[in-house]
Amino acid sequence: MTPDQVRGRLWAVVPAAGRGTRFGGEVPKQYLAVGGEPLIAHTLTALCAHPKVDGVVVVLAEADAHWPGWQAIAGKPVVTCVGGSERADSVLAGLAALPDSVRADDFVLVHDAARPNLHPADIDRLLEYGRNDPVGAILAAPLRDTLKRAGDDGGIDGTEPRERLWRAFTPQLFRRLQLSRALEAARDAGVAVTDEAMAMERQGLRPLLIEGREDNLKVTTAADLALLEFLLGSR
Ligand SMILES: Nc1ccn([C@@H]2O[C@H](COP(=O)(O)OP(=O)(O)OP(=O)(O)O)[C@@H](O)[C@H]2O)c(=O)n1
Ligand SMILES: C[C@](O)(CO)[C@H](O)COP(=O)(O)O
Repeated sequence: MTPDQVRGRLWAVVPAAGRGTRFGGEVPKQYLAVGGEPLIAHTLTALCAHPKVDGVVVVLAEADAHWPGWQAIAGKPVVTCVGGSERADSVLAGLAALPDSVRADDFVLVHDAARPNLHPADIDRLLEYGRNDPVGAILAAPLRDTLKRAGDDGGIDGTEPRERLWRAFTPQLFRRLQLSRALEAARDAGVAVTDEAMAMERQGLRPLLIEGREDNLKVTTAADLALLEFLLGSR
């Protein structure tokens, strides 16, 4: 199925081209079995099962031998493309691989493959507020712990003020062309952006923070897997 053979205007781009170096192991973390299926299957199902999502572009590593080859999930088309060395490069590739039905000023959801515990109510809230914003929005949660600055010797160098500090999650919701241009500008400036909102902020824009569930876990290290299994098992 080529991108032009599919229709719909709210698509998701799912960066899934990472190697999972912090997690370790031979199998990239997005393909580890959780609840009897690959971690990425939970992520893609969470997106594709949402009635407002029309399809997903999954961004894979070059020659990804783990990808099961899905062409549809929950009745929604799944298109793949190859990502890049950094997450931002992969997101750019995913934006370019969207079908022509997704217009330049249409919103696109960008969601980490490594965040499978995504709830529909969070997608609802992000879309409700983000699509009415001139820039876009991200799911996030306010910091609830005290922040310490670590010294080289393992001791505390100081305490950081945490008022008005939030943890950024995904999905992040931005317009296709505006996001592509912001990511390209960051790349061309040699600036490594860690999320889509950072690229937009560099353009002087102020995306909305939409408070989402604290359990929107990004699986990063092996310790996260047990928590994910608990979270998915309790849904
Ligand atoms: N070049 C990259 C790097 C990351 N990702 C994706 O971006 C998401 C968040 O990245 P992260 O959790 O850092 O995954 P990895 O890069 O695989 O982890 P690590 O940094 O430990 O290698 C993941 O779904 C990952 O697959 C990607 O598509 N392309
Ligand atoms: C995009 C992100 O999930 C927002 O918190 C995060 O920046 C990804 O970071 P990573 O180091 O690429 O996992």
